Amino acid sequence: KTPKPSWWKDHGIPEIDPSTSSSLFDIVFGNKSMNDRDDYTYNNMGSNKFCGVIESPTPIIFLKDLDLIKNVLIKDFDHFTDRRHPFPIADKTAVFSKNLGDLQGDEWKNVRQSVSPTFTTGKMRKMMEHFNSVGQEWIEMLQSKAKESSTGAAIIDANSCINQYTIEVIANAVFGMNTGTIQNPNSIFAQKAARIANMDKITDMIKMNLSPRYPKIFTMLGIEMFDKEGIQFFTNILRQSLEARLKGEVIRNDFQQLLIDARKGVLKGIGSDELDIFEKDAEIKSSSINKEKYLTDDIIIAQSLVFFLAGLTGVSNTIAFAAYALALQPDIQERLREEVGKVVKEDGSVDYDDLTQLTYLDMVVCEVLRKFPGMFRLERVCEKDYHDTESGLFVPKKGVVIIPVHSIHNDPKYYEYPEKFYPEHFTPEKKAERSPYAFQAFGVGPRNCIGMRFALIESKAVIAKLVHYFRIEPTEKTPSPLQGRVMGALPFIPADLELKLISLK
Ligand code: HEM
Repeated sequence: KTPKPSWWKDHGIPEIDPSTSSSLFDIVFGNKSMNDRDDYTYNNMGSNKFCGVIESPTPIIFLKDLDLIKNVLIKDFDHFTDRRHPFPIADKTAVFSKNLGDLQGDEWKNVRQSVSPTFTTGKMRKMMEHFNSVGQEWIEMLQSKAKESSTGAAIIDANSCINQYTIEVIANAVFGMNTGTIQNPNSIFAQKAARIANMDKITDMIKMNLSPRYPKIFTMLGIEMFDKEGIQFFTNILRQSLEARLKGEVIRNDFQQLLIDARKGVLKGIGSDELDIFEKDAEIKSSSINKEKYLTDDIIIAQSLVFFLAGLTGVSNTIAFAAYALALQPDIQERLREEVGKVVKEDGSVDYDDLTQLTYLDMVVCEVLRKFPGMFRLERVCEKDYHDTESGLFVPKKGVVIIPVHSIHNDPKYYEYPEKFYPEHFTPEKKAERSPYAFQAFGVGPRNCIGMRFALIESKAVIAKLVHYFRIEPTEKTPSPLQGRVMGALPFIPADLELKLISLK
């Protein structure tokens, strides 16, 4: 039952009603987005550190103050370990329902701690092999395309073209497989992956907007977010591959192998010098839990599947938005080209250490992720009644807390030109001055994005190669100024985004 509009006020908590800015109908059918509502709430709550909002049928606490956000996401994390289920998985016996994003409570904690050592810097350094070899094949395919065209330029559909790279990288990195997708964008593997990753139908929009609110209805009706047949296809491949590895028939440099090694307990955990600022604050430590017990075959397959899906959508979007932004701002592209020219080798490869030293590349990628973060809002569910005496915040057990990432990333208090694509927001000096909690593209705290290091290095490697080998330009059809689409809490590039690539080598 939906609480009445004054529910929060009646509980002594300041309340904003964002439905005056956009109706649920507008949001569900894509005329407006959750960002419009969140911005309305954020801008109308004045100096309040938090306020109450009703998102039928749930009363929600909306946080604005960065210190309070830090408390919820890190200091008092034990109250806020879970999210609502992000995507409906109607069949709770399905292997995929055991993925980290969906697991809750102690089960999540044990699996997360067991899986974390697969993402150390050392492991990411080894993954460079895939980014370099697949990246080079992709660049050569684009060069041939440009050569064959009468204008000497390749016109690409950004979504499908970048997916060719990310599908092949993630197939190598998770499944240990070459799928031939770069040469044949219509390979069976690519078709099945695209059916899962492409979420551009009106039904996807409705599912994304309504499923967090009405999970029981979705479960009752058996509605799933992802294409069931596709998920089954990849589950079967992963199971066969796991069996072969357990028999000792195959050993590969990929996540499935790392997860098997993690189960055996032979992986070194993340060293304290590798922890990022949020992890340091959270003091995440590898514990001596029984990994054998938690990393069962099904759990390994479910994590491989979620790494595969996250590797497809999140990374593709980041690379595509970067290419799009660079096409619209040739001055930024030129400066980046100059910087990457110093580290791309004759054979097109890039070293992990060189890549992580490139300051301007980092500024560009951070700015892409400020404007188009992994999720426009984060959420946590409160596991036990929570009181913050300093701010007066009270969240009851099972209460939902929202962190409005889009509004924070567009607050002029933190970013001087929020509307612009402006990498200068991320100079090392500005980064050092600003609260790190004003940038939440990968989430924050122990429940942040486990694949952050992988995603950043994969995106940087291919963006560096792209500007080294091509000048990226808009076509007549490329929308300007820079814009995206919002589905639920996720950003996507404009449908059918077209870009022109002019060979430089
Ligand atoms: C640029 C690409 C990516 C972005 C921007 C991104 C962003 C995010 C965000 C915002 C969250 C939620 C964090 C929170 O609630 O605090 C998340 C969760 C997650 N991400 Fe990513 N992600 C990306 C790529 C990846 C990749 C490549 C992988 C795996 C290889 C991955 C695996 C996951 C998993 C498993 C979770 C759930 C973690 C948990 O609940 O413990 N992501 N990601």
